[in-house]
Amino acid sequence: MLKLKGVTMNFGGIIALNNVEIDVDEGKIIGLIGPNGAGKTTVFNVILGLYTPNRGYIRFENSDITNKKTYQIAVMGISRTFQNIRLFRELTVLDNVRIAFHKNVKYSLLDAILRNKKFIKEEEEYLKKAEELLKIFGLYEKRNELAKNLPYGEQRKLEIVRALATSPKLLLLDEPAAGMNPQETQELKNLIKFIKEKFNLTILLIEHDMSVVMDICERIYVLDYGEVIAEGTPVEIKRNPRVIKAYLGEGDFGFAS
Ligand SMILES: Nc1ncnc2c1ncn2[C@@H]1O[C@H](COP(=O)(O)OP(=O)(O)OP(=O)(O)O)[C@@H](O)[C@H]1O
Repeated sequence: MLKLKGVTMNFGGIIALNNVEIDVDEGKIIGLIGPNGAGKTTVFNVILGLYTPNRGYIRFENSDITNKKTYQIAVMGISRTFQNIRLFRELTVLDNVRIAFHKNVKYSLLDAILRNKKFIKEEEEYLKKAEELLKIFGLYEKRNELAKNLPYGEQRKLEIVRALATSPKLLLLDEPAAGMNPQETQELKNLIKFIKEKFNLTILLIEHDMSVVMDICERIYVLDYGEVIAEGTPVEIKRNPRVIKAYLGEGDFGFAS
């Protein structure tokens, strides 16, 4: 479904990605791990068209998306969440989701100004879909609260809801468990598996919490200094000497378990 081939990305003298090759098969949850500064977020940014790689190419389904713009890539069906939560903090939970739907609007500006039938019908549809998503994520009761007042774990969930509003085929999650307590993390694991099935998603996941990666990912890519140093199942990755070495000095990444 997604293929990165020979992707190299330089920032001035820094080689953030060096000849990166990643294959994401449809319907899978794939993990992307690596020590700090390894290049994980840069992988997301080249996929999403925020950066154009210096070398290599990226294919999504049957299209070359290497030089496509971010909005074109979104329309093709790739959506993301951010490492640093990006919500409209002063808006309600519900409005945060409704706004996310507006990337898909079919009515014209004139329809909106006139508030005609087409506009009202479409807005009603978005409201219904937004409410459905909030129910799935257990956030419906909080729909009228301001986003900034949600506990951290729920703000992260709301980010995922917003990313789903565009009906993506491929969802890129950037550290979804960051800042979550163990109970929230456990819920998140179940939720990611659930939405993958429910919405027919393929998921590429950056995560530092090894329990999340090892429990829900079917395959894992390990980046170190911008290079893919290993690829395999969770069990293979846990045992891989290069991976263990790369993580030495990085503190407790749960590899002992
Ligand atoms: N826009 C940029 N300009 C210059 N250097 C950058 C830029 N983006 C990333 N880098 C550099 O590229 C390297 C990879 O960074 P990246 O953020 O992709 O790592 P990461 O694996 O996501 O790290 P972390 O786990 O800390 O989020 C780092 O050396 C970083 O400083």
